[in-house]
Amino acid sequence: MEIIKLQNITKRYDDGFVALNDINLTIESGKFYSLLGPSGSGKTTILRIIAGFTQASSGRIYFKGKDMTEVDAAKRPINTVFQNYALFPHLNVFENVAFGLKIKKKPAKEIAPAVNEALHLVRLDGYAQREIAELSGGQQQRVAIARAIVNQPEVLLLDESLSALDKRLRKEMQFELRAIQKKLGITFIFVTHDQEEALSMSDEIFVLNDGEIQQNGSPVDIYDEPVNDFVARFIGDSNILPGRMIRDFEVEFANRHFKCADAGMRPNEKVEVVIRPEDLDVVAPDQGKLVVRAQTQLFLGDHFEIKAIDSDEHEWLVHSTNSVHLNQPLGLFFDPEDIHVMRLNESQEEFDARLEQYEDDDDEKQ
Ligand SMILES: Nc1ncnc2c1ncn2[C@@H]1O[C@H](COP(=O)(O)OP(=O)(O)OP(=O)(O)O)[C@@H](O)[C@H]1O
Repeated sequence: MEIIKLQNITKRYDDGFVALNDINLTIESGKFYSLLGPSGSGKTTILRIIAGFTQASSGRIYFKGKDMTEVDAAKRPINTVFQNYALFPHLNVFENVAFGLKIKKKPAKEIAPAVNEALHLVRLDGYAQREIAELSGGQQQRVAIARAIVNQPEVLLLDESLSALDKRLRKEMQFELRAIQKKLGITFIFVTHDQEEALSMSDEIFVLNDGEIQQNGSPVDIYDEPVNDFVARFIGDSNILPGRMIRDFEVEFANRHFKCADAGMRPNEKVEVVIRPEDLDVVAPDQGKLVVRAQTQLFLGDHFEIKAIDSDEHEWLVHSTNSVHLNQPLGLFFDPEDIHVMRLNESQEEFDARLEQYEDDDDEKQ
């Protein structure tokens, strides 16, 4: 069921800077969403507009079909967990979590069980009387989450809320957040610039760059079928090569023809081809679809990262569980499904077509 809808949202700040350009997105209830993009891409601005802390310059925002563009932040059925947690240092854990309910003038006999239940959910039973300064970063993070969920919001917004934690704690909290979301069944919208985090936690991801949504879909869709260079590069390491679609299910790159799983493009259409490093298998040179020579290899704990070049000096990134001999020929093998074909954007294609025409004309003149 649709719960939030942003329609043609544009945000121009006072200095004229356009932070969001015509954003359209739909959020369904009960799912875990991530807004993923580099610093400055507009993630926080979207979150603040949903929360009601920032007004859009144009466009509308709907909650369950009702226009809430002009509704005050406090009246929206939404809570936010900020990056710095914004806990009250002079109040203990219990008082921090109870704060929202006290403001709403709930009776004390309702507040205590609600707070205890929220603390139980974030595994902080027994911490109610602790001072905030006596808690670790991860525990403070949990208090911030308890303080938000105690209000029973229909939507919880989380702004880079794990970024202050060390790697191990962060992984643990990722797992817990996902578990809490599943248990409560409320909608989470999570802002992060960390690809791995978004891929491992989300039902659906919106990838942002320069104030525009580049792609949205499930983690698998986005990882396997990036729609453009930006997404392919931003989501994990990739080999990206210029290519040409020969016909349906056949593509040319690295001066050879390969079977692929893509269709529906024009014959000879220029494309870009993406192959993920972990989809390349290292085999004997005579068994490979390509032959390369490894230049460097780095052991990264669970795999080797190998940089190799082909006969055109094109660099290939390969992840392999086995080490290889440097400067010796190696075969690379991949399946047709491992080749992901991306269309070039129109302007690039038109430019290339014009360039080709120009070169043809030039050839004819000579
Ligand atoms: N009040 C403001 N006035 C002018 N520009 C602003 C204002 N707030 C944000 N911006 C600009 O809008 C752009 C988007 O900012 P936003 O905070 O939404 O990005 P973000 O993707 O959340 O980045 P980060 O990951 O660094 O927090 C940035 O270029 C930022 O400098």
